[in-house]
Amino acid sequence: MHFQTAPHEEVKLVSCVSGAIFDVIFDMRPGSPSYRQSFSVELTAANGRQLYIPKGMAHGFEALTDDVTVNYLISEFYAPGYSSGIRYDDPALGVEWPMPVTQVSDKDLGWPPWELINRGMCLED
Ligand SMILES: Cc1cn([C@H]2C[C@H](O)[C@@H](COP(=O)(O)OP(=O)(O)O[C@H]3O[C@@H](C)C(=O)[C@@H](O)[C@H]3O)O2)c(=O)[nH]c1=O
Repeated sequence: MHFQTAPHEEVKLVSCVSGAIFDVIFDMRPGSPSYRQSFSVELTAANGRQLYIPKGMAHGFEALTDDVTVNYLISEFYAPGYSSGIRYDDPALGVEWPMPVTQVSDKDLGWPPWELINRGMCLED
């Protein structure tokens, strides 16, 4: 589950132009009514749905078919030093991935737990 930290947070508009994905966002915005909640939606080439992702969300997806192509519009330039993430199976996310997770990159297995990230981002919590 990826995000860029301040001052390089990104708005994203995501669609799946071939195949199908289970797309997930997690709200990391203190004060938001959906703070610490996840939302998921199936994006497929056939349903043509797009997900608008505001700043302050972590985002990730699971491919549900072979030969998936995901399209992003992103509001900011890539800022490698400000890339961060949360492990897909972090209990704080509460995400039930619909298919067995068979491949995750080493980078994505190495993200810290949400609670540690949260303490750094939100000192008053
Ligand atoms: C995201 C990105 C990566 N890169 C480079 C860095 C690295 O060498 C290679 C792969 O990067 P990543 O491992 O971050 O790629 P990836 O895992 O596909 O990252 C993406 O994941 C999904 C869930 C998102 O929400 C996206 O915003 C983005 O974070 O591409 C760019 O040059 N520009 C970019 O905008």
